[in-house]
Amino acid sequence: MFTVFTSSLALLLLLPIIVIIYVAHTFLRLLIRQRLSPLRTLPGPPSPSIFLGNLREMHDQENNGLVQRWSDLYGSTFVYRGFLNGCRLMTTDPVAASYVLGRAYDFPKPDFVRDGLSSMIGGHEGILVVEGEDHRRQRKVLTPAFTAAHIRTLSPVFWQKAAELRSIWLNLISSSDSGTPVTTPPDPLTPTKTTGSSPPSVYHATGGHSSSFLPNPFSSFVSSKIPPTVSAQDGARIRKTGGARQKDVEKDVSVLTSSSVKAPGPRVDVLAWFARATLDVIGEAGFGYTFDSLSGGKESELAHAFGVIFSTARKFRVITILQVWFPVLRKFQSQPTELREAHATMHRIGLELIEQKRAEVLAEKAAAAGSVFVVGVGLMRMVLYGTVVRSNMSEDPAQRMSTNETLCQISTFIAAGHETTASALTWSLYALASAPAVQNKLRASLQGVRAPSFHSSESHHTPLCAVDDLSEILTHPYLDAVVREALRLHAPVTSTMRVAAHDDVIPLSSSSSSSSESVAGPGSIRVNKGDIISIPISTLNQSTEEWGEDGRVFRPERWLDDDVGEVDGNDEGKGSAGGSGSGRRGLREKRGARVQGLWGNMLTFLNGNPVNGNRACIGWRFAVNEIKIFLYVLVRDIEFSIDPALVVEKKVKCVVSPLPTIPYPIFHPLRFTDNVRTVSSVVTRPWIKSEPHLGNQMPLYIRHVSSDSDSEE
Ligand code: HEM
Repeated sequence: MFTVFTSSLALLLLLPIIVIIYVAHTFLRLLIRQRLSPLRTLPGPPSPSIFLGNLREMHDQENNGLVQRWSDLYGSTFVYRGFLNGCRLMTTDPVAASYVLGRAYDFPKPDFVRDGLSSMIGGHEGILVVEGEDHRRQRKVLTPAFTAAHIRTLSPVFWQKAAELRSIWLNLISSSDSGTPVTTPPDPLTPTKTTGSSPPSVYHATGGHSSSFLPNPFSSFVSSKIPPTVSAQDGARIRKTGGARQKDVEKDVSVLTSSSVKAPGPRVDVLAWFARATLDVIGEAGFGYTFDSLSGGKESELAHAFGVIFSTARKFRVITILQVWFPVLRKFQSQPTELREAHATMHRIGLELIEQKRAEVLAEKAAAAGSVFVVGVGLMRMVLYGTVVRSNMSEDPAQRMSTNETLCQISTFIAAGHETTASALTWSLYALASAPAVQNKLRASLQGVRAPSFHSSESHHTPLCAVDDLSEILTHPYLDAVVREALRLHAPVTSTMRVAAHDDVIPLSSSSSSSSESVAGPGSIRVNKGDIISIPISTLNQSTEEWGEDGRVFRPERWLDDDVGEVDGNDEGKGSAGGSGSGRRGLREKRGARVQGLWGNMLTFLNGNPVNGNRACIGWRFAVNEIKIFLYVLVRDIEFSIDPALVVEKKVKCVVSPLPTIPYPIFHPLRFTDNVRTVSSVVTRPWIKSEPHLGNQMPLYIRHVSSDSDSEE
């Protein structure tokens, strides 16, 4: 008894000493690292805080052009400061970026980034999170589900959901024309608990305060607490009664009042609608699961669980920063009960899906001894799901994924596959609404494309169309140019981060303006194991050095300028980096040539190298085809315009090319409507500076323009 007491006492006395030694050791390690870091001699911005370095100011970087300014001041490769002023490398040098991204296993994702992603996905075993050999195996297993041929078979699902959204919007237009109050179905992605009359959180809308240093890929759902459709009058009323915070904002953004301008049609939050549509698409196309979130008809348990997960934003807490250096603290991270329940629901439904598919695969095997797939749209569209479950059943260790891995892939693909495309579609419409001449030109040329023919299907409300009928849309040159340009200028994932797995020397382009001589000789940067490297995708995508003076201007024609190559709507995959630099050859030589991207010399989908680790977006064909079909279906019949009340009156300095050949007004897309702001935590979403209480949104006016498509369906 006495011995137990004394040993417990000894432990109690020892514990604080152990903690002090652990903390002191970590701090010492950090200080020594900094002292020895080869990065410390690189130029970079001054650090405003000893504890947080530049991290806090970086949280509004999308809106304040911080990285661009730093790059102008300190060259394309510089350091900024993290925790306790630790050096972090930032590079907009295309050669350095290609080197780091092309060696994914030498430059993995930092642990704290992986932790953030896995807490959203509900596990550490999905392809977005795993590293090394596990990643190589998973990527090999999953790649066949993303071939051009397989993705093409999904086109009817994209069409079906796009047509459903088009009908909803046309109904809204006719209801608004006839003066009928517009009603919207409840948003199944917004957890019921957080809806209701309480004012929505403005957490994400406050830009600089939405400071989660861990990625939160799903936070767009946090603030979609109001119905996605608000009338112009409502908008004006909300603006007038938005409370103290709102008034403060209005002081520095002078907006026109809506009442002084006749609205061309109803105002819809396209972001909220696209979030629903793309969730439905990935459910149906990936897993044969019906979320029904567009129609809002059936309450989907899984959609609700995702809503809870998405809405559990990881706010900035000191502990988040500390966890990077004191990994032991991660063990003490508690999850809210609601989040735990949501993960449990995801887990249970995932298991049910696996069991169901297993039974189908076994039945299939029995029926068609060895045949890969029973032909038919129903099963073909579940090729991803089939691939995942088949791998779970495989005897071959190189092909096998455990049940936990399988579950993680399901949530990974649902998450990665819809937030990104919802953001891309939203920004595409915003770009088109901001450039009416481009929108008209696109519409006119799409109206010339033969619409697909349809056949009815017992299992779907909307008739299905034949896959081949959609080929013309997927290879349409101007649509292709618009999508490329929108994805270049408004990359949904604006930056990425890597950590050096060992000491290395990163090459720089010959024209690099960084004074790296003191580090590893001219044209290269030395990094130590553990050094963090940030790659600002958007800054590279918009670089005037890479794209010319009008690099920040939405000008789809740039993709047609040197029209010497074929339009590669579907069959990329050639070249280095798993399809690098596909696109128009002449253009590639002229602009953006040094950036090795997976698609069209931009880093929107990143790049990778199958030998040294390919972490480029596996779903890029899925995304591009989905975006093209949605734009075709929507833009042909609906005109999109920006609420003039959102257009800023503030004069902004635009750096634009005085090219006389551009037939539409040039604008600076990030500053043109200073009132339209972005917030990014992995995926970038818009919010309106004068309407912070409405959270993430992209309000656009919609108007029906006649075409022959009504009669075709
Ligand atoms: C416009 C839409 C999309 C964009 C801009 C996009 C962008 C990206 C980017 C930048 C990455 C790399 C992240 C990093 O390593 O830091 C990535 C990875 C990934 N994406 Fe996408 N994505 C899109 C759509 C999709 C779709 C539709 C799917 C699935 C159906 C998907 C599935 C994935 C997966 C699984 C990964 C991880 C790949 C790996 O680590 O091997 N993405 N995506």
